[in-house]
Amino acid sequence: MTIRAPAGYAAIVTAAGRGNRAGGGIPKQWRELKGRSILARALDAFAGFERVILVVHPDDMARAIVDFAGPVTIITGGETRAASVRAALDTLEGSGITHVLIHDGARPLVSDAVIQGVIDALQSGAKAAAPALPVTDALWRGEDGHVTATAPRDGLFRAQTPQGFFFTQISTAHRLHPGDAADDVELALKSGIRVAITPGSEDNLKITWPEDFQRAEKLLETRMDIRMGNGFDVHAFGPGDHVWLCGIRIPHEAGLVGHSDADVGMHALTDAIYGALAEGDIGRHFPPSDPQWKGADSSIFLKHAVELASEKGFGFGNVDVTLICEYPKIGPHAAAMQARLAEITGIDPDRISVKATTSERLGFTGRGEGIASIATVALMKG
Ligand SMILES: Nc1ccn([C@@H]2O[C@H](COP(=O)(O)OP(=O)(O)OP(=O)(O)O)[C@@H](O)[C@H]2O)c(=O)n1
Ligand SMILES: C[C@](O)(CO)[C@H](O)COP(=O)(O)O
Repeated sequence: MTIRAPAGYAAIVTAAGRGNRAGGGIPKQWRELKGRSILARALDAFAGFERVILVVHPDDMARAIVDFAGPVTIITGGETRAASVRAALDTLEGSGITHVLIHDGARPLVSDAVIQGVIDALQSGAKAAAPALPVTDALWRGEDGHVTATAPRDGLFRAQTPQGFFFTQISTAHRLHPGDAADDVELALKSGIRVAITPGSEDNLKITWPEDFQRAEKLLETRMDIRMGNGFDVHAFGPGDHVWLCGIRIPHEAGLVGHSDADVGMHALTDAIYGALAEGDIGRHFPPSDPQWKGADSSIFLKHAVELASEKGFGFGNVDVTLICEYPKIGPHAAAMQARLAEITGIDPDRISVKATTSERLGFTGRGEGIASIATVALMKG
């Protein structure tokens, strides 16, 4: 579930670093964990915020616009993390934003609970709040590969993000202390702002070193969100000389009757996706009473359902569509239908199945009165 932040809350996601310690060619935030970029995963967590400012390196601007234009404001950052945050705060100046949560784009596994903890602390009167974990290991000083001293760990915490502030206070703190800082809490403290510590999480790791990618992927495996949906649709035969099935025009002795192009396969698939998302059905999104959908190409409906799934952070495991009719024969067209559905949805063809069955001449499909279709989809997030 995505957090719905209170009105007046903005999120800043910093992604203008070069990821030198992580190595590996492209900067770490653009690399993928199980098919979704680290940065996209970090941004997903803040989809329920009124404003989201994404700070990227000038060299990454084109890539950012392709991946994220629309829901987020994309700006270029500075030489240091603090300079990047400052640029984002400047962008929000005069926008009416009252609170801001500042998050590392390199922390892709931040949970709703961690974010909610920061929001709750601010809503309950804290001037600033940030997640952290108490240090549990013993601390040493070392030199030349040897321990030179021990250090007390009492009262020590490992800082995480998002770090939350009143907008005007953190903005002023950044202006008064223009140098670099490890994080925004450091600048808040310099300005005398009291910062509440909220619960952090071991999963909220910052991808820093090469081995962190594998660690994050392992964690993702344990938090996969899988949704199933089914869809069923029927259209009766009527006058005409062709039918549309899964986006393919098939010559036939009759047409299918419907408000749109009556593509019964695509309708079942679209409803399966809405079902998996608990988003009702086609009728809710495209009311049959609305004349603009008369004769409409059903790919409009399918594309909408796919976009909705993507907005909610879901990818497709697989889709399976079954057409039930005596005629027309589907077998000769099944491969074209699979290819067309892949083209419309952007799903790999090997994750799309289109098959058919007769009903052994029983019932309305058996009597040749119409065509029915059943579809199943599996959506995955994680
Ligand atoms: N000039 C900078 C430097 C860092 N960051 C962002 O701040 C976060 C935390 O920084 P860090 O993990 O240190 O990232 P890098 O600076 O990219 O890493 P490295 O020091 O290994 O190059 C990252 O999301 C990073 O992209 C930023 O927006 N602008
Ligand atoms: C902001 C931060 O992630 C909090 O833990 C951290 O300070 C960034 O540190 P780095 O030195 O840039 O890796």
